[in-house]
Amino acid sequence: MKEIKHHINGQYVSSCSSRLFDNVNPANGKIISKVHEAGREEVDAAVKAARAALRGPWGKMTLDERTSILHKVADGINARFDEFLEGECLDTGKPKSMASHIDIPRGAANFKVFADMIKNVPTESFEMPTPDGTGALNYAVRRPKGVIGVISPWNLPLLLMTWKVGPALACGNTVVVKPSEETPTTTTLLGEVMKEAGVPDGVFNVVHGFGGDSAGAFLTEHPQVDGITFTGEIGTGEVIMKAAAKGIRDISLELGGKNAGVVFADCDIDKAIEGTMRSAFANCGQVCLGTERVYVERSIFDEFVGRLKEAAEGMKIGPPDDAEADMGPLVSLNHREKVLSYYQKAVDDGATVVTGGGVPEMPEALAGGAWVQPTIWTGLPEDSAVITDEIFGPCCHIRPFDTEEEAIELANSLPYGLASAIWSENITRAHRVAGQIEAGIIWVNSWFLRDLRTPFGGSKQSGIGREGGVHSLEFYTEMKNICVKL
Ligand SMILES: NC(=O)C1=CN([C@@H]2O[C@H](COP(=O)(O)OP(=O)(O)OC[C@H]3O[C@@H](n4cnc5c(N)ncnc54)[C@H](O)[C@@H]3O)[C@@H](O)[C@H]2O)C=CC1
Ligand SMILES: O=C(O)/C=C/C=C(\O)C(=O)O
Repeated sequence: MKEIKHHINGQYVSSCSSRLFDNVNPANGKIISKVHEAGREEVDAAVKAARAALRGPWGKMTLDERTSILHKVADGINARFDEFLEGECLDTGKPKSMASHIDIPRGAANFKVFADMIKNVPTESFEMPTPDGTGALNYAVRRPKGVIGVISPWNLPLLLMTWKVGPALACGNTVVVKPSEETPTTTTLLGEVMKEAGVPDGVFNVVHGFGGDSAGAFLTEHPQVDGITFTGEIGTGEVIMKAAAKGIRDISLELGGKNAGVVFADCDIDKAIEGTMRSAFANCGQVCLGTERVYVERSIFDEFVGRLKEAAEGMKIGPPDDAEADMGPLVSLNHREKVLSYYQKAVDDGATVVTGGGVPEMPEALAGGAWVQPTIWTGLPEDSAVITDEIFGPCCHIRPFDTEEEAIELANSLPYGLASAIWSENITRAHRVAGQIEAGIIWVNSWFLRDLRTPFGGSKQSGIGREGGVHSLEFYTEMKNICVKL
């Protein structure tokens, strides 16, 4: 059986404790590999290696040298595209057709974009008068923050981990990454690519394990970690925030939400159906930007519900290698339990189940997988937990509205504010509504259309800080002002 080890100071190392956990293929329930679980000792070794590497060749490189290595990392991911694809799809069960268009290319792009960004972003300078008339010149420089702890989730493992590691390294930091216990493979493979690309030992370290009382907590509590970046559940974000308070360490949190889609009667309904389909069911609904609440103007409500039902029922559910598959399994049987508990809750709370609501029949070879049906409900009260909690499964609730004001009020009714999608051909209305919806990311007549230079993150309880473009640099660097008396 394949073993997945930590990557510390440029070497693959086992855990001292010899504690291993199973990495399970969610498409069939079979064990893919055994993963070494880090204790405090391995996490400490990784953090110390990262700290030492700040003062080694990495810290002395010119910007050109550093960024050209990051381009080689991107090229290295592309050169081993099929290995990354295989690893990602085995860990998550997602269709290869999806991962080959989104996950792996974005994994590579995340290095190139930030390598180019850091070379081109200016800093500020201010001339000032002084009483003696000679004046002074202020100018700002960026310096790496230091050792960055990266805690990444399982839904888009390579994409979201590199979304943090790319800018962290571009800015000259070193990292210790704790990938999700569900998806350890591609982060580990990246260690090889880093080495081949010429990233000095200790710059990119990987430790495996769980969250609380395991590698995740040991990393976030480590006093020599200078900043922590996390994507995942809100409750975990709160725990990490507390850990970061000790020693006043900086945090960047991209947390979940319960995103609203708002569909006006003047939309292009074909586009609205296609976009809502993707936003509710892509990646088996396991995207933090996904739409789980859909509000549709009453005059097109019945048509919209009927067409979304038809489209959902037309989706093919299948394993990664099935080129026709639109949707894979959930990430684990554990997660399926959570999702199914909401399917039950919806029925208990009086929902009309428009489609789905259970587990699909799968061929025997896949029967142990975490399969679940795409599900649509109507008729739930807005205070049902199905409407207020992030389910993170392939499901959405659709409710009619009568006025623009009502739609905005419904969209803003929860304490989360990550993303929203507005569907309307009246562009004045779309701008007006976009300006009033409380979310960090608003799409008009689209969903998951990503320009990596734009600010990305959530308002309210959906996060702290913004990633993307120059905004990532704000977290991964310390700005220093130098004031020179002339
Ligand atoms: N991208 C997103 O917004 C994601 C949201 N979620 C949400 O979270 C729910 C639960 O999924 P989980 O995998 O349990 O998410 P999670 O937030 O607990 O896990 C994400 C990462 O945090 C780590 N972690 C957990 N507890 C930690 C702690 N105390 N200290 C440091 N690291 C810790 C985990 O090991 C993993 O690497 C999902 O059902 C979904 O609603 C989950 C994954 C991604
Ligand atoms: O950076 C992106 O394009 C995608 C981000 C998606 C998430 O953050 C998520 O699903 O957690």
